[in-house]
Amino acid sequence: MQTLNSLLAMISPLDSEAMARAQKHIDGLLKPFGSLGRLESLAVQLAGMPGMKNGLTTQRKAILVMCADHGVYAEGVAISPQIVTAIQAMNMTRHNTGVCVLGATVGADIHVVDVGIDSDALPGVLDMKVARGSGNIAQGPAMSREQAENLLLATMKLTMEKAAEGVTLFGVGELGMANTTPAAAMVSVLTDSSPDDVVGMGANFPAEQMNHKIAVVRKAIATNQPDATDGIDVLAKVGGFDLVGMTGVMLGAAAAGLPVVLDGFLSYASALAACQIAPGVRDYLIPSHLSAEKGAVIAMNKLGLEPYLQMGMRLGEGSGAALAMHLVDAACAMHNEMGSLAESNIVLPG
Ligand SMILES: Cc1cc2ncn([C@H]3O[C@H](COP(=O)(O)O)[C@@H](O)[C@H]3O)c2cc1C
Ligand SMILES: O=C(O)c1cccnc1
Repeated sequence: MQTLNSLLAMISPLDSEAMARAQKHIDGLLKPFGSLGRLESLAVQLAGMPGMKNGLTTQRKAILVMCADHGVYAEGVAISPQIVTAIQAMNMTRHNTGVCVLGATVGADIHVVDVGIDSDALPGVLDMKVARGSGNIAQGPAMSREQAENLLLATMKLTMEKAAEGVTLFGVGELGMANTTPAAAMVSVLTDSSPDDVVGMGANFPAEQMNHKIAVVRKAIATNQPDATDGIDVLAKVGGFDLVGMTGVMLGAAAAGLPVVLDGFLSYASALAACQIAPGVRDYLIPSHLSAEKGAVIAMNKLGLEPYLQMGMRLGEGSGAALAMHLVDAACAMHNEMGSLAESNIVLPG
């Protein structure tokens, strides 16, 4: 039987010999050494992944959008009506949302997953609903540890099934009104930072009410006392179903030996938890853009990742992952299609 631990044990380190070969190949391409900068290191990272051992490819891309509601919405920490989670999840099936439109530019399939929307099952949306919304973290845990573990396992399996069907590049996305509040709580705990430095405007929460949002995050942490050394505990106590789902996608992609492109602030919270649960996952993460949310830099620094893009974006849904997939395509094209110095009889010093 597949357990969470048995799947986590499948995450292997990158193949350093394959990476050295890729670097040598790139050094021999028709350009000055190192002149394609981080496109080169991205290609080398990809080359180290077991799922790329037969060649770098982004032939099939999938963005998994984890959708859920949050009990903490009741504390007045978001200005958008809560029903927008369900409405926007349905819009995803009509392909007119930000992530759908940007995903189409890079040929990514968008999979919309209901892991806890406060609604009946929605047509066209994959039903993995744990409950109709998580618990209010200002008053108690978001969910039980068992719920968190089961959802991590289910979303890991979903991701690995997609890999078995031929997906070679994953992206994470989320949708859930008020979810920047639990994400801020997670980032505060997992980076040992003050909520003052991490709580941000989310989807346009008014600056003059920010102290209230900060106080709710403080209360959530004080009430639940999450253990910062235990990523599952942090997810269960101050996270949410969408945030657990994104963590599961990251862990599942890594277990399948394949890259997974991060999105914005919510994905950073999930990535911090993923790295706490299985540190080896980090090698499979590809940062996309630097979210404009306040705690973004703190989270990225803790992850030790440098975003490729800085666009002032703060939409979520997987929109930033979709955009950065163009860079992964570019890195593969560079590696696979450029001519070599040797073919042109060019000898460079150094
Ligand atoms: C129409 C609409 C579409 C969205 N798509 C993503 N979000 C983003 O905003 C929400 C988080 O912000 P907060 O914590 O302030 O509620 C999440 O659903 C996130 O995905 C949206 C928000 C709205 C209003
Ligand atoms: O960084 C993000 O992706 C983000 C920020 C605010 C609200 N929704 C998403």
